[in-house]
Amino acid sequence: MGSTDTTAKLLNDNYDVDEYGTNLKILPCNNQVKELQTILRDKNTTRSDFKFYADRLIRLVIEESLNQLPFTKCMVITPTGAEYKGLKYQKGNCGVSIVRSGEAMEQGLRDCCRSIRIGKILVESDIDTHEAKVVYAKFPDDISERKVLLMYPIMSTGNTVIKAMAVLKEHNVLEENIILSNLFCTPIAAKSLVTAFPKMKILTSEIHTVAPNHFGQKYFGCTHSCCGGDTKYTRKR
Ligand SMILES: O=P(O)(O)OC[C@H]1O[C@H](OP(=O)(O)OP(=O)(O)O)[C@H](O)[C@@H]1O
Repeated sequence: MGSTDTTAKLLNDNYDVDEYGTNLKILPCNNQVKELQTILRDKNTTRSDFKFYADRLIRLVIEESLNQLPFTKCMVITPTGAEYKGLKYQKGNCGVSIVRSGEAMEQGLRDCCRSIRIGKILVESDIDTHEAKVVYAKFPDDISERKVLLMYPIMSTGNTVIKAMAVLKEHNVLEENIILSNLFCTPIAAKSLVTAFPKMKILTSEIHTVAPNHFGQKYFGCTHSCCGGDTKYTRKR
């Protein structure tokens, strides 16, 4: 086994990819991706660096998520008059971010799809019971006819995303039309999600038993009241 193979094996030691079925895909891991994941997990990373490197990993995940959307064949004429057989996006996509960490992924999507519509869902967990409840949801009117890129970077138990999925289904979005775009996922969350929503596609950068739950606090620079912060995020938008 060459050094590259050894590295890949080490990088993949945290999960058995076959366990989650073919609809869960993991961003191809290379040393650059692993470095980004390492910086984001390091407690000594400054907030400025955290946001910078998070945005880089988000961009990679968004690009690969967009790759899961449908394309149609097309042909263009090059400046020399040659025909070129290529691909183009099918229209009818939108993004939905789960507030608040999911909002960190919006810019990465907009950088790729300039005027894409983006809906929002706010799910809050009860501090005592840990039960997730939906506080706010706003979507494009025709969301049931669109493919939906659901954005949330951290899946610990998976409860937040499961609740958001229920809202999308209440709005008649087909499960097979949803692509979940995620950075870090625990094995428990992965198993819960592929079991609950077998037709949904999931794209993550890593499955690992330790969820970097500091993501939202560090990216946005403010904490929840339950985590020692000063303001609980309850304002409807
Ligand atoms: O998969 P789940 O168990 O539902 O957890 C998902 C995320 O939500 C929580 O963070 P937080 O409440 O800070 O979310 P936010 O950053 O989006 O505000 C938790 O610490 C995870 O990071």
